Amino acid sequence: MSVIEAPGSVLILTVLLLLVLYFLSSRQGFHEHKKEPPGPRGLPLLGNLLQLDLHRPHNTLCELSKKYGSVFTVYFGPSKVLVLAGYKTVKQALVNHADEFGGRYISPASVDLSQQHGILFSNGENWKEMRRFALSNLRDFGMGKKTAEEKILEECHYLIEVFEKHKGQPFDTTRPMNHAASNIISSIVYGSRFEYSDPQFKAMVARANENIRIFGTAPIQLYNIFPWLGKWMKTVKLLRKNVLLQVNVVRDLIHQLKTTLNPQMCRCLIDSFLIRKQNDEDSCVTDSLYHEKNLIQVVGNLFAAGTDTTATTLRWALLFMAKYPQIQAQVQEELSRELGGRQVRVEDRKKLPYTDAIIHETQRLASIVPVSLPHITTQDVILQGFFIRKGTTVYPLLTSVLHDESEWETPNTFNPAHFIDMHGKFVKRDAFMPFSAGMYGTFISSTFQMNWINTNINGLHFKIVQGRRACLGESLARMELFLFFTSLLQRFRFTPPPGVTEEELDLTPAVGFTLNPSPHQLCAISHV
Ligand code: HEM
Repeated sequence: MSVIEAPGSVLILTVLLLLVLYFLSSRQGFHEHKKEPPGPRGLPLLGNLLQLDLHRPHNTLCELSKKYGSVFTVYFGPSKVLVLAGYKTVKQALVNHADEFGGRYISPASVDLSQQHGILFSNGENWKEMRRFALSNLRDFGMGKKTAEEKILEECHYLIEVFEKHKGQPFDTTRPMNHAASNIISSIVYGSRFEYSDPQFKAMVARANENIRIFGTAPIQLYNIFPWLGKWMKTVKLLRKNVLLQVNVVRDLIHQLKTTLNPQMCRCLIDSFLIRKQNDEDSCVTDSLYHEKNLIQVVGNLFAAGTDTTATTLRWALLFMAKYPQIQAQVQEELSRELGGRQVRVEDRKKLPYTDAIIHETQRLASIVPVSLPHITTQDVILQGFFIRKGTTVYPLLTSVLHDESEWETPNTFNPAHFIDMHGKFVKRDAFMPFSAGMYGTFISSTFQMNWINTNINGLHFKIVQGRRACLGESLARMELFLFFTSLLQRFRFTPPPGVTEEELDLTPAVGFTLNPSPHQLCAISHV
């Protein structure tokens, strides 16, 4: 058959040729005057896909960093991704070059999740305004304050009640822990907590967790690379179905608050948004960002980001306690020596250095957000002599920071001594970055002044600079981790189920965007 008789084949060949040329042109050889980061050679169209474990890309990326260094590129299909590995490099990029590395990469799956509204997956003025609004409301409604402490301590009672009901028999901690963590952010966002038995609440939490899990699976990674595959993919359909159901429930809950809204008495973040929206409408602001789509996504972002992360960290902490009973006994000894059975308070943290070290070590070793959320460069930038073009997707490999061999004495073992000095005092470590470049980074002033925040930790005032995209809920999360963990350990001893030894408790994380412990059960033996 002649070429003229087969115009379809010619078209396909031309497209392939153009793609190969495009792929080659984006590689080093075409920009000889500018040094681009190294990386493994990839195949046309597929890039390095065949080398990557798409279920656990962070593992492959950590391996590749051993060969290519701390700044390197990999190709997810035809898309180039810049990987930042190790403490010094991640800090240098996210803190010293906060503005250049401060954009959010918007993948096809994240468009399905939030259509570039809200905070997590938005950029520019929309992101700036929604982040500022959320931060100031989180503070007004409790973050870092007594009100949040009261809410968390009240929730501890409900959580303990659920644990008590199992009477020392093995159970899965996932649901109660998710419900408890979710109620903290819910009471800030909606103005009240939900009953654990409320079917709508249960479904909301389950859907948010399911979406976070599938966000990190291989089918979604493939969809992000080849979006046209989406219409045939079950996982993508499930993601979209969950989003739709979630949006409908949030819309209903907002509607209920609207019917009882009193501008003189602002009850929660949603009230505050609605009042601002009304003010903008009354003042005929035509380009207001305070519209329903942003409200739904801000609420959805905070609910999802504030639930899964905190609950997952607490579940790791309990699993570590069951696996290392001597360490658990030391925590309990410190708690009973310092508190003598009374209710724990936030200001007790400084009296409990060992307990504090355990929480930090849990976050370090579990490293639950291994590649952070992908960033994008907002302008051309030079990092460690490498030229990085504006619009490059960036993976800050947080797990490589939390397991950096040059920063941690025993990076891959649970070792509370990472956070305790020879006098038994708690020590901060610069490479502790589970929230991305946040409070614990070494802060170098950025021109981006909204990074300056005042905060109150254990009654002390700090003025700090955050990496531009650092976790917005860090101080709330830290308070939750401390109060939930200590309250549970004051009340219970955690053990493996009968017939399972401590050695048999598996520490391999399950697949997902955040790293959860693999399915397991624990016994909570009441010792009060
Ligand atoms: C142990 C608990 C938590 C961990 C480990 C964690 C970790 C993270 C990480 C790694 C990021 C990505 C930062 C980046 O892009 O570089 C992030 C972003 C974010 N987190 Fe958290 N987080 C936690 C709890 C929370 C809580 C309780 C909330 C809600 C109050 C929250 C709200 C957010 C939001 C809204 C963002 C997006 C920030 C932006 O794009 O500007 N997080 N978090």
